[in-house]
Amino acid sequence: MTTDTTTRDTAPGAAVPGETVLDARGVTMRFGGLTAVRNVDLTVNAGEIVGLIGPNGAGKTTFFNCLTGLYIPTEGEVRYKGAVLPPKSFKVTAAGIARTFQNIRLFANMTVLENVLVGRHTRTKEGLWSALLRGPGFHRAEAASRARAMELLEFVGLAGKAEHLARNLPYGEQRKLEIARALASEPGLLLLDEPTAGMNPQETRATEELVFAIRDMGIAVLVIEHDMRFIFNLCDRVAVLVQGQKLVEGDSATVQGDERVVAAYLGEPFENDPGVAEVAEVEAAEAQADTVTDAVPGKENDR
Ligand SMILES: Nc1ncnc2c1ncn2[C@@H]1O[C@H](COP(=O)(O)OP(=O)(O)OP(=O)(O)O)[C@@H](O)[C@H]1O
Repeated sequence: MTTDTTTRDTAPGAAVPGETVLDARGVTMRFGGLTAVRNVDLTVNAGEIVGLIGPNGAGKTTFFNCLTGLYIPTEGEVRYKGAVLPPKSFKVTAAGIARTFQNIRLFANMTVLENVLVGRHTRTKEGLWSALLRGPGFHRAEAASRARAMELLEFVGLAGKAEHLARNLPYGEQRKLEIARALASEPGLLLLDEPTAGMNPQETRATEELVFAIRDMGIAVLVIEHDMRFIFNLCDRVAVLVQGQKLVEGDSATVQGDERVVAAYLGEPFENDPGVAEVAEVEAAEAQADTVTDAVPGKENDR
């Protein structure tokens, strides 16, 4: 089965050419004493595929979570098409940002088609009464939803498996199904968290084609990935996160040629190490905690 990513119409949620789709400013996310993301700015424009890379633990997924309402950033602001995002993930999806997850999150015991239909719930206008009464409006909406879901399954190459249980799909196809489900919410921006994790080279190549086809439908894409070949083939721009901070941003050639990026991936020290400030902050917090503990009789052995 091949992915039908040839000619595509513009997606319903497509952005206007030239429009800034995502504008994240000064995003910081702290978990107690740990600053996982520090003052990160990132924009994604209509028609762009932007990559977000960085070593393990750099803060990439945390940043995604801040963009999708899963986390409320400690500081900073995220705008989608000019409007500040609501602090709830379902509202963010309704606004036009869809995502996939690092670990596949399908409904394993539902069919492939049902999984995509679930992804359409933010676009279904029929209310509770209409659903309960199952009037003509409900049936029309349901038929339209199924037709769109089948179109999306065809787009990712899974139409022939619409009635299969999701759990019976091979791994690569489960990832495709996640993408189809995300597209079902008719986004203007799609966030992909490690879409090729666990894939063989052929599946990775097919995913590359799929992402280009999604971009060609007018949906901007922001992608986290550890496969550098995939990222540098695919992306118009790449941002590098190291220890929560954006180290470099530019086109593939600029990023690949940057010594600090090479050093960060090889684990060598580099100039203006973004971890220095954090280490100092943590040491200061620990010193303060020691002072407080030492001042409280009987607390010496609690640590
Ligand atoms: N909910 C949380 N509570 C506390 N710490 C967290 C939480 N989520 C992430 N972290 C920490 O924040 C840092 C960044 O983690 P994150 O998962 O965002 O990195 P990543 O770049 O996506 O890593 P990977 O490439 O391994 O997926 C890590 O030190 C992680 O342990």
